[in-house]
Amino acid sequence: MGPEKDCWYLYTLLPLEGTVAALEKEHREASEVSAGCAGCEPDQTIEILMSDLDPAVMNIFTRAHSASAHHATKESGIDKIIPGMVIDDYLFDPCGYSMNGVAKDGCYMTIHITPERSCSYVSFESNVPVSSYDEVVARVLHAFRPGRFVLTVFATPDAAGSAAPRQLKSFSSLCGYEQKEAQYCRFSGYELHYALYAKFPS
Ligand SMILES: C[S@@+](CC[C@H](N)C(=O)[O-])C[C@H]1O[C@@H](n2cnc3c(N)ncnc32)[C@H](O)[C@@H]1O
Repeated sequence: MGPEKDCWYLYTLLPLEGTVAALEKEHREASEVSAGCAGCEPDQTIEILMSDLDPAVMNIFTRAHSASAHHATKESGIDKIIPGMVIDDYLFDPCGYSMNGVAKDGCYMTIHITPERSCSYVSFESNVPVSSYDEVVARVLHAFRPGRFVLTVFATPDAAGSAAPRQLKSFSSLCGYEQKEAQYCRFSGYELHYALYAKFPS
């Protein structure tokens, strides 16, 4: 989905044997979306894939600046994005950062940071069961200040955030960013929204 430079690939798995039967099952499940997805757990996932990041923020994720992964987690505000998570973080040498966070209810957040200026990149992913992603998105953008980002949201019809893909679809701008591209699809009991945002010219 999306233009070539910022495209995002979705891979779905079909059972190996009987592609016709598998495709028919896929179509049946897709048509069950409006009536709910029998036998499926509520499920939702947000991904924010950021590039052209603020060099001052990226500097936090270097050993020259931060004495430990814990310091980088605190200084960047990563610990405040979804409060209450138990965080396992790692600061690479000389730079780079990865973290996984788990909450008591089992939901997760994971962030991976490539701070090198020539190819700066941060990925954020979580299945936190919120009804609106506005606050999470705002906190992530505030922490990392990307020049551009791809946002994807998956949700089943019975998930707390089932309206989130459509809410995001209707945004024309987000925290000082302009929506450059948006796509939406339904498949296998999920709704999926893809959008590409870039900073408004200053
Ligand atoms: C945090 S890792 C994650 C990469 C992964 N492809 C991702 O984004 O999910 C990438 C960053 O860690 C740095 N790094 C340092 N040592 C590394 C190592 N042994 N393995 C992987 N990345 C390392 C890289 O230079 C880069 O800045």
